[in-house]
Amino acid sequence: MSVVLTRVHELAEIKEELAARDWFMGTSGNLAIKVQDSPLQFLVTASGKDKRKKTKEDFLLVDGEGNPVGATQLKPSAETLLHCEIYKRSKAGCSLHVHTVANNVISELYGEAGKIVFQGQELIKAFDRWEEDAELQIPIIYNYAHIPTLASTLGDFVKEDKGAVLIRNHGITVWGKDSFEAKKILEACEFLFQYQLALIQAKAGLLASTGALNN
Ligand SMILES: CSCCC(=O)C(=O)COP(=O)(O)O
Ligand SMILES: [Zn+2]
Repeated sequence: MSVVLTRVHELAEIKEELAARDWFMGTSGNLAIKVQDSPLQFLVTASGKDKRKKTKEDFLLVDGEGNPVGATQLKPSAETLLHCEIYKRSKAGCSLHVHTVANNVISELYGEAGKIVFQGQELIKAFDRWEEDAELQIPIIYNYAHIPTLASTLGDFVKEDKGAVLIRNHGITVWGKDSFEAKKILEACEFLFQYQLALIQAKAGLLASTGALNN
């Protein structure tokens, strides 16, 4: 099997798993997987499609500038430049972008601070951080409508071969050395976001009930 076909199957599998989680609401989200370096070529999801649907036209091959390689009717994801930035600045082999309610709410709650910090959470180990007091910082960037600006802003935070960046009131982009690692990081981030929201809610509930008891 050709490398392209192998990667198509790999990305299709990830797409199916993320669809099962309902992480592609309203046609949102885009996925990419590297096929080769020098010259850079990667597969990316076609723009504007319902990514929950499995079709023969889900992915297309693009170059380092995000332009289609070869003739195609398909349009690369509107956010292809973000994936370009990741592959240019790291050795990542796969990058994933999804919009979820949890990642959007977290990005808004912590948007002014420009980051959310986690410590003392087991799932930080998904980032290969094994120290007991490991601190995980996830940057939160402004959601520029101008995609080249959004891409270069994200690029400033691509400092390792795996990572995650939240785009305020938009979604999360993660990357890893391969599809397994990128998905692991995405799932770990979403777990941490859901945990943080549940914790805030539980604390508010506790405060309200103790307040009621004192009155
Ligand atoms: C309706 S979602 C708005 C665009 C977006 O943020 C996204 O993730 C999907 O865009 P694409 O061009 O990759 O379909
Ligand atoms: Zn998006």
